[in-house]
Amino acid sequence: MPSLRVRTERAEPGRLLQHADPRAPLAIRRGADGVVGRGEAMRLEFRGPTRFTDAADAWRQVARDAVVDDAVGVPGTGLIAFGAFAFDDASTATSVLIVPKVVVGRRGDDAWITWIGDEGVLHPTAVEEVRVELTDGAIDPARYRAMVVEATERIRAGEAEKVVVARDRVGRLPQGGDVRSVAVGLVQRYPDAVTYAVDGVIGASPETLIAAHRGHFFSRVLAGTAARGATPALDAEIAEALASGDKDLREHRYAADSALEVLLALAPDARASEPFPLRLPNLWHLATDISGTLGDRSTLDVLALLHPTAAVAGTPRAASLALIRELEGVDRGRYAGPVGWIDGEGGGEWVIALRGAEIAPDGSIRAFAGAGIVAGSDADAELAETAVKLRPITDALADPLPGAGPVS
Ligand SMILES: C=C(O[C@@H]1C=C(C(=O)O)C=C[C@H]1O)C(=O)O
Repeated sequence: MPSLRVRTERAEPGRLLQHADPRAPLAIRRGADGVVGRGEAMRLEFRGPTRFTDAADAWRQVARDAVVDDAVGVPGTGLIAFGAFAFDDASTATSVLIVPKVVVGRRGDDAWITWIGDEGVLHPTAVEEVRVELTDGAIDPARYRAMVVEATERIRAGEAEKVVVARDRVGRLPQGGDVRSVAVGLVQRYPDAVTYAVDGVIGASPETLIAAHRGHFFSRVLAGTAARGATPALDAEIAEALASGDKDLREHRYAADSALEVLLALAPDARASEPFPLRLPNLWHLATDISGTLGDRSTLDVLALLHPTAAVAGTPRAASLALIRELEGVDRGRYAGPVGWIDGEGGGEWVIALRGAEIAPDGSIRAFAGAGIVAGSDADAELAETAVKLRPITDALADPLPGAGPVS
């Protein structure tokens, strides 16, 4: 592989998403911060059960060979790749690491441009609005309801303790449609979530699988969900009920334990918070934050062990994955897989590809949303929960730029 020449300079790139390719934007954003890439200086593809460790090995070599001149030195500067990984070992979807030709970024008061290979000129272009309506996919609401009933019966029969089943909605991007408008719609509506756009995978995730810098890591596990209340009093009551409800706490505990077990084996000092209610614009989640010291381990090696947590698969892991394959009967692709960026030291930020969709090169769109099923789950409530989880991507596709503010 040819070695990459990388140069980061301090610069004010303006609106980050205007620098992305309208057809194939690369972006990981949280509010005004984040990294946005354009072009492909290098593209690495992986498949199957060894996709994470293969990617970790390949990336170590790319990073070792790269010649990097980084005048800024904050997370996201220097050599980085954007990545998106398939959910299931058996998926036909490719997992990718993409090094763009140019990256623009912002983190607090720092802003920069990174050139990979030849230095060129930036050519920002205004984001054009596309509007797409989604319709029922392979798993329509009636089938999803039946799937939840079946899942609870299989749990009662002892096949698993928790299984996360999902349904899909589909649509089509008009020819030449500007995918960046969807990202702008998500950044504006969900400034506290991570808006991601990598190789057609796009959404706004509230769930950080692993973020690491200089050996320190942070992980946020979400499981247990309730829609927001219409009045402040009702909303507070809902949060309170979520944080003390037996079913949601059980459902949450499976997910938090699955992540903590893996992270403790890698980082003996890993510490977990107590579960707390996390407020999002459209819903409440139960959240557990985990942090600790990882040493110089690559985040891709961590993903190899951490993915899939019981927040998106279930407990026990193997039994829940078998049930998901059987009950859903469709390839999840990169839905619920890790999406994010990695730097030359293996640090970076990976979230779970939730609250989003995949846009294929032919323009076909498939959005997924799921819910964790445990003993005692109610099919109508779980169906309603998936509808709330589909809202971010549904709204961003239907009406991407409602009063486009300055954060694009
Ligand atoms: C599976 C999804 O979300 C996951 C499942 C949750 C739950 O069951 O309560 C909550 C957050 C996510 O970990 C999704 O958004 O599609």
